[in-house]
Amino acid sequence: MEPHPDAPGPGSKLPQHYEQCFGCGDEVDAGLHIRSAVGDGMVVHSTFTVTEAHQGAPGLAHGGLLACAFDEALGSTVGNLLRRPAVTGKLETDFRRPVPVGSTLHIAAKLDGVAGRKIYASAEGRLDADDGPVAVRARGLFVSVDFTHFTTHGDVNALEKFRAARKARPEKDWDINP
Ligand SMILES: CCCCC/C=C\C/C=C\C/C=C\C/C=C\CCCC(=O)SCCNC(=O)CCNC(=O)[C@H](O)C(C)(C)COP(=O)(O)OP(=O)(O)OC[C@H]1O[C@@H](n2cnc3c(N)ncnc32)[C@H](O)[C@@H]1OP(=O)(O)O
Repeated sequence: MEPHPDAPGPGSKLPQHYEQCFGCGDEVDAGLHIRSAVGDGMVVHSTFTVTEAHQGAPGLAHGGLLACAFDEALGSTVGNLLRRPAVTGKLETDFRRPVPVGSTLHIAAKLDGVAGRKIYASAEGRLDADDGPVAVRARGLFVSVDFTHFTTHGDVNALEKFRAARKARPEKDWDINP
């Protein structure tokens, strides 16, 4: 499997995909503020720093928010390397170690395969370093959708702004044409 010919190359930092996204958006104060960059092959590296806004038990990250971090990291891998819209159909997480407030999860996500509209991806999150202990593993099944998925089910006015903002970016974007 190869990245799309127009996919950003290894080392490229990936911009937030939507400023109000809970996973990566700058406008969501208590969001996860995940940052991602393209790795080699079909890999995207992301980091998520756990703050007090992300707790489940005192001083520890909430499992659902960790799952959210992996949804974002895997979704970013699918969207940026294949350059086609897709939504999460299934997300499985293995929580192997507690993730304390103040720690940074280093997530390496990779595309595993494509079968028709189904896209398989998996990821590992390590504590505080790319070679730190594994805290979380995840696997996702994404399903390719038309952009009409978002216009039919989402907020059309917000989508129009989203489309205009992406069009204004210097890099070549997908053809987002509702
Ligand atoms: C969010 C992006 C906005 C716009 C994008 C633009 C730019 C973005 C750029 C880069 C992206 C960067 C980052 C993205 C980061 C994060 C992304 C977060 C993503 C999400 O967080 S997104 C929200 C949660 N997500 C949903 O809100 C989905 C709700 N859901 C549905 O909308 C439908 O359910 C749908 C469309 C999934 C399928 O519906 P459908 O009718 O179109 O198709 P159908 O059911 O036939 O499924 C087709 C084939 O997938 C298999 N399949 C489906 N689901 C399965 C499952 N769960 N398990 C096993 N197999 C499954 C079937 O078995 C069949 O397989 P087969 O072909 O072999 O028969």
